Amino acid sequence: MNAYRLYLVTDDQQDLATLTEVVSKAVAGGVTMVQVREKHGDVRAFIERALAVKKVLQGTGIPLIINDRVDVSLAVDADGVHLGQSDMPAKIARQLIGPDKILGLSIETQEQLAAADALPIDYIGLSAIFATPTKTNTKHHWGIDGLKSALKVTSLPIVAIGGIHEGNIPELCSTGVHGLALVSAICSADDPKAAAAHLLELMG
Ligand SMILES: Cc1ncc(COP(=O)(O)OP(=O)(O)O)c(N)n1
Ligand SMILES: Cc1nc(C(=O)O)sc1CCOP(=O)(O)O
Ligand SMILES: [Mg+2]
Repeated sequence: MNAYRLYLVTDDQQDLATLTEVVSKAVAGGVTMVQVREKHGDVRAFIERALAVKKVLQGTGIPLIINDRVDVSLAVDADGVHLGQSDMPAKIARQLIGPDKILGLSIETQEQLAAADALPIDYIGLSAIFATPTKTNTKHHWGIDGLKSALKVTSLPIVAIGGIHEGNIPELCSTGVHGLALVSAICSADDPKAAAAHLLELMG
């Protein structure tokens, strides 16, 4: 199974009850990986929310990824961590989490892309494919053509992120991209289960 296929990134604006409800419904709809992303609270709140999501995922086989924080990933014994370019260097993170955990890295430039295959990472989050109101500090928008050329440069699996919705999924999937990561298309949907199932259907 390709765990990167439909990758849910949680919405840090949602309260704990909503967060667990959304993840539970998204799992029922077929998401294949879940990242807990917290950008505002303290580390205790991050751990509490990560543990709550871990409980929802228990027994599903769906990997739990923690955004930014290796310490939180270790604290909750998550399946992996997703690092940005200003987070802990990938080499150090790998030493801390061990060889069996999943390590993802955001790639924002051609230079970073060229260097990615030499890093001890499992996948690339190609940041950002399109502009999105969910994260407004993205540096570069790769677009479909940028995604196509990135897929030729690296042998690592690429997860596309940023501005992905039902309207652009067919074009994204036609590139052969390994996975799609989304926040609002699932977290802000009236019915996250139906939304996830519909997105998977569009992915073919
Ligand atoms: C799958 C995936 N790809 C990219 C990102 C973005 O990470 P980062 O650049 O560190 O930005 P923040 O999400 O931390 O604001 C991601 N989280 N997940
Ligand atoms: C968490 C995140 N990282 C991005 C990046 O480009 O690095 S874009 C993003 C948010 C994606 O939200 P939505 O699916 O609502 O567009
Ligand atoms: Mg980050």
